[in-house]
Amino acid sequence: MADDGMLLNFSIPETGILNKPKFKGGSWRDRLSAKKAAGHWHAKASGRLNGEESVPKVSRNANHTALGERTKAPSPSHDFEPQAKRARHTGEFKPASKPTDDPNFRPHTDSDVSNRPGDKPKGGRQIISSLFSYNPESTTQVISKEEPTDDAPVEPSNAPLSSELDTFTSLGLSPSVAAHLLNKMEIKAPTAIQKAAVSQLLKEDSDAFIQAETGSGKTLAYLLPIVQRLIELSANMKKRKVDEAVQRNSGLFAIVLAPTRELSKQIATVLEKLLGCAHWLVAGTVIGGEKKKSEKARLRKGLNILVATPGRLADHLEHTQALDVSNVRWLVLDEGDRLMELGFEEEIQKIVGNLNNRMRAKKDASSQIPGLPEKRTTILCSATMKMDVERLGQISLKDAVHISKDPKDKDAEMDGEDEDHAFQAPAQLKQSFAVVAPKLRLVSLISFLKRAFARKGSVMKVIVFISCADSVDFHFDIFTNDLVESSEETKDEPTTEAATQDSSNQKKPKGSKGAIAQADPTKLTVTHATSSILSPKTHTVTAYRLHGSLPQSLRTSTLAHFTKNKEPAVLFATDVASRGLDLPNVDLVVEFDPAFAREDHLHRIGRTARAGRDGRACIFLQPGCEEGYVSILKSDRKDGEVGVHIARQDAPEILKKGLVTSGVVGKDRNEYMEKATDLQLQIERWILASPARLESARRAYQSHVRAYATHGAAERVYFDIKQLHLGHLAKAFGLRERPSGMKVPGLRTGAGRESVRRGAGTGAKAAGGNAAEVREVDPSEEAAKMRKAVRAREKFMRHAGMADEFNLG
Ligand SMILES: Nc1ncnc2c1ncn2[C@@H]1O[C@H](COP(=O)(O)OP(=O)(O)OP(=O)(O)O)[C@@H](O)[C@H]1O
Repeated sequence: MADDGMLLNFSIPETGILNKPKFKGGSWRDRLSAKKAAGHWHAKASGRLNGEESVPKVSRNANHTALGERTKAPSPSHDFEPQAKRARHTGEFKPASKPTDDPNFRPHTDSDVSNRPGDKPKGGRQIISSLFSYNPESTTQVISKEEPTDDAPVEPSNAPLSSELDTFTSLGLSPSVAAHLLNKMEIKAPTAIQKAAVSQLLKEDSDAFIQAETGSGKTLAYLLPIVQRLIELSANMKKRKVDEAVQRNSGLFAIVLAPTRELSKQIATVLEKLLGCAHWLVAGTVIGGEKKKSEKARLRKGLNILVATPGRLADHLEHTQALDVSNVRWLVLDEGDRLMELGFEEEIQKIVGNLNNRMRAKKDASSQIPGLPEKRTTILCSATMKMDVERLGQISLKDAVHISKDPKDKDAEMDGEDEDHAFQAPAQLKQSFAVVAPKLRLVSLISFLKRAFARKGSVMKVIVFISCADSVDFHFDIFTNDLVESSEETKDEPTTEAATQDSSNQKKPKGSKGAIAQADPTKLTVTHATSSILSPKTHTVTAYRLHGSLPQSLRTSTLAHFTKNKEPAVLFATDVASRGLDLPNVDLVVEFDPAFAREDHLHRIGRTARAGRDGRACIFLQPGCEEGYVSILKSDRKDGEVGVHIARQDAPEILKKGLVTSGVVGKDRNEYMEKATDLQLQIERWILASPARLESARRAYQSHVRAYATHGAAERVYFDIKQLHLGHLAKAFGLRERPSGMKVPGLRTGAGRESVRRGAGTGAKAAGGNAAEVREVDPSEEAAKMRKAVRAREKFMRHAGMADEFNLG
């Protein structure tokens, strides 16, 4: 891990810890040796402050240094020993040639801040480094202003078709359904995937694999033909006078399986709206999160279409006698790749086997409903045609037709060409990337969002994707608390350690109202609050949080609130919000932490630019190897690298635009630096003022590092944990501690560390400690690496409560 620059970066208060400490207790010998040691380090550190350079033995890794230090008997001077060490300048991490990009800038030192009440050293080990010194340099060229921008209008790729010939009736839907779509759902014309899927599924009873980009209307693409066929079945029954029409107790004809409860609910809502044109058809859900008894009662009453999560359906098939699936003729597996990723293979196998058996038994009993198709049609929807989706296809599909909006995509896919890259971002989606050094991440995010919400109406809804639940909570708290008020309120607390955990007496932030309460890291029940930091004078911005550790009911109500909110709002979320969710008016997606894999990234940015609407997405990348990820962003577009312009922003530009009121840099070229530094110090003080906040920041930081280590094998070249600057990154969580003191995940100590080292046979490298250490012992074989990454990710997801976000009822 590149820790080198961090060691140069520590600034030392002129008062306080450099004053010779008094020694009490122990024998006189102990006191004498402690005093000598302190004197030695005091002289060393003071020398450095006076311009003397001391270059002791270099450690490549701060954690390594720290591990070594920990084995020594603690001395009073121990706290600032690492400051005397110098960084080695390696090719991987280059400290900036100047401490700042502005020659006139005087970075804030401790003397600037040590007189502030919240800055009292609490618990000893504090590092207050300047935001703008020793940041790594960008490795890619900054695109000059003259280069073409992507402002030219682009034809949306997922919009409804505009030709007068492309109508729902021309696809075979009845006029009443088409009229209902137009009048009640404001849907005038089909999208390209709806055109392809509806005509195919109405024409033939063959299985189908539907693949299309995000926001292209896949839900209606499979629901419309099913509902149309059931309307026809009903008409047929009426004609034959078998029954009045199809009723809720006529039988269960279709099942839609989705990987998450949120998605299932969303599909059920669309279905409910659609069934307004065939009110005698009844749909329902079994997705867990409520008592099985009520689900059973619903099944007993009878449903014609069921939306379910695989775990819960498999359970009911085993234990609920009232659930008769012998008439099921349509089975939809939505988000097939996600169903497999979440390990539903076994459940799906059970469900398919059960449906086959019951259908066969019913055929033998010759009690068929007239007009009901002979065979069952299974429809698999997936963004990608990866190995695991192929496996799902083997389990569930027979002679499937591949439906995609563009026949060329289909051919490429069938030929096995570049199968992952067949999944692309909507053409009209404007993408950009922000190159931001780790220390500047938090202030840059605040600044970026402030700018986005500055003008009322310019941006209504934003989703910020963050890698893990702890980090979502941390950022939600930062954005929903009045940092100045809260930190000053608690300034008289004796020390961080001595303060109590109770933060319930915190004041409400300015502008918070009604049910919107102030966020409190200890209270997960609060999932939305006014963001005073983002709210300009003219309007209020509400911040939301969403992740898998929140109770289901809270997740549902949070999403509903965010959806209904007509005012500007920002949602901080894990990938729980990345798949399939159709949240209206999201005009900006920020990937603050890059996704674990390209597909996840495409699903995330696909929350905007839906159904032909405009949308913007910005990803935060750190200078260095992460910048290589831009090539992946370019592959999001059909035309690939050629001619694709992905706009770039750099931290100074973001900070100027967001923090300097006018957005224009006038006489004072350093204004943005000072504002950013003040903001950072405010955050640090606010965190230090409460043990609960400090704990939350540490947890967020540690989970973030853990999550970072689980990037997919294909992308580890960009997101290499060994290159991650742990010390600088800690600053983005408002922490003033050394990473080694925080027990960074993967940092093994004692026997554990030794055994890993021996096993690795990599000696000194493995001794570098931290998460990278685990990686040193990876077998070189790529497949083994991938399995390991998958396991690590699963473990992480369990740890972060993310597995829980997927129904599994
Ligand atoms: N023909 C249409 N005309 C206009 N809007 C439509 C049309 N079909 C669907 N929509 C709207 O487009 C949005 C996206 O639809 P849907 O959620 O089905 O997309 P999707 O392809 O499943 O996306 P994802 O891959 O992200 O799950 C919804 O708000 C839906 O109401």
